[in-house]
Amino acid sequence: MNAPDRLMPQIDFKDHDLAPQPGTPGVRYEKRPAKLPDGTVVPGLYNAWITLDNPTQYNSYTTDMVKAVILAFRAASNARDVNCIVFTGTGDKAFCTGGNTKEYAEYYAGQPQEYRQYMRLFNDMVSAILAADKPVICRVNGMRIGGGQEIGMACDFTVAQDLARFGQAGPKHGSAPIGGATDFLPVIIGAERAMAACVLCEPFSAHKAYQIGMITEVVPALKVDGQFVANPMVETQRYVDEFGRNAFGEFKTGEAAKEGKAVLAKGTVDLSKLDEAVEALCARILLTFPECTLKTIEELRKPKLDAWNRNKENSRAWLALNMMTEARSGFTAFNEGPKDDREVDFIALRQKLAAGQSWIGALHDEIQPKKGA
Ligand SMILES: CC(C)(COP(=O)(O)OP(=O)(O)OC[C@H]1O[C@@H](n2cnc3c(N)ncnc32)[C@H](O)[C@@H]1OP(=O)(O)O)[C@@H](O)C(=O)NCCC(=O)NCCSC(=O)C1=CCCCC1=O
Repeated sequence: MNAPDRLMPQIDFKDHDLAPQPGTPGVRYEKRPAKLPDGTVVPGLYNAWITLDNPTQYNSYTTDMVKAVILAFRAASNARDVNCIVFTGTGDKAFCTGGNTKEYAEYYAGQPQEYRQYMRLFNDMVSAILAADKPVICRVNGMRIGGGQEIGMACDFTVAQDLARFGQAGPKHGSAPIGGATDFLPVIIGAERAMAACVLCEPFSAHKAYQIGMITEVVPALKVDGQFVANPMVETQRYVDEFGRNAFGEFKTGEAAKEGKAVLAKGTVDLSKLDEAVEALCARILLTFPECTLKTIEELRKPKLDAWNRNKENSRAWLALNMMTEARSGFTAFNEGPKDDREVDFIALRQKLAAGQSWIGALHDEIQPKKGA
């Protein structure tokens, strides 16, 4: 081994070039026949369905999947016979829970240069959605969390099944939700609600997301004894509680939550109403002038786009360096911690930092969740 080789760790580098990867596992691209509002198939016209297909990891996106999403949006944008783009995930658990935490913990942690290249791809994915030459509908088949919520909010419309949850994960798992959430949420739901959502990482129910204007439509997905019922874990029958505070869309607690859980356990999930609603929206868009519609959408994207373009390069640089410290610890904790304890010891971390301990050294290991503790 010569001298430079001895100095080089043997890293199997990821390829961050945006070259076509035919048949990339993890993302499906298909053109489905466009339909009129009455369900009649329209010859020669389609909707492009882009599906995140990594259900065992809640459709989180790996580096290769990010590339495939960008290419899929470009293909759908250029397809003359495509009406709308439907962006969704496989299964009924998750639309997407963001970046792949296994890849973050096992490859990007401690590698800011690599993560910087990855973030070029991530930024391009968000920009590709915001620049799509077709209306983009996010079909929320399940939870939309972290970067999943960010790419979802980049879409023009969101139609959700009502068992889905929407929220951020960053400050709990070692990241900042600056891949779009801090840009889009203040525009969509106002600064105060955005602050609570991004900092506290407490999810919104689909009904609440609908009520506060984050999504276009919410449909039931749980079938009990052959009938669709609203998400039984969420208050959907009253608008305010006895103190005049918002009650609608809040997660039930106590006895009510227990009863809700029992109903949930009796039911099965059926996404047929979600598909009906998505097809109906595509059909309504089909009955408009394509260029006027696109221009309207381009104008309405501007508030999100302005915030995104103002911040995305700084965000990329900050997120890269953060892979040396909090992201390394947070994603390692989620990836390697016991199932019921996947967060760092925040108190120990804050105490150690207050006492002046450096990130160089034992700090990372000292704050990891203890296996078997
Ligand atoms: C809250 C959860 C979304 C859901 O929790 P729960 O319902 O308890 O399910 P789990 O048991 O946790 O998850 C089921 C299995 O899926 C795996 N999983 C879930 N999410 C991911 C993911 N993002 N990457 C890889 N694998 C994932 C999970 O490990 C389970 O598998 P197992 O084999 O262990 O059974 C919860 O899952 C959760 O919090 N997930 C992680 C969310 C997250 O931190 N996402 C990354 C956020 S950061 C991000 O996305 C960014 C985007 C761009 C800018 C920078 C950035 O940070």
